[in-house]
Amino acid sequence: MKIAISSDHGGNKLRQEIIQLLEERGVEYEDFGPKTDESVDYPDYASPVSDGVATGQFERGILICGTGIGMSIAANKVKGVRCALVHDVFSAKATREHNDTNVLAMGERVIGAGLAREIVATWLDTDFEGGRHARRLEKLQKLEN
Ligand SMILES: O=C(CO)[C@H](O)[C@H](O)[C@H](O)COP(=O)(O)O
Repeated sequence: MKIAISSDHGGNKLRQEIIQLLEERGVEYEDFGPKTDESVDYPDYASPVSDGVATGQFERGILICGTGIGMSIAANKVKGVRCALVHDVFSAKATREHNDTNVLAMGERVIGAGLAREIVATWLDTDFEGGRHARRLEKLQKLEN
């Protein structure tokens, strides 16, 4: 699985933690920055990750800002992206099983690194359940078109 990851300045530290987790787990990834702590605009950094997932260059994406809200709004504007803003392990599992989310957003100002690592690990390890949920995804796709 190849992951695209980015943040804004509000998510820089947590992004480094999550990159460390990906490395520990041997997950292939591409880091879209930012490279400094200078203030940046989250849509600029959500864009390469969301586009990369939507075009199939990456299987999944991870986006981090202060709250995760701006990143999740931006990602969900890209056709083909199903992004969930997640701050608990239960939702991380459920959003893979039920929504087949391909992008995960989190807020560095909301949760600590330990919980964020658990969320990412759960989200990466959980499969989509299909069945009735597939029917609902088809309806989501219709909303996009
Ligand atoms: O988009 C957000 C809020 O929904 C993110 O948390 C941003 O990181 C935040 O808005 C950045 O705020 P700052 O005051 O410019 O650091």
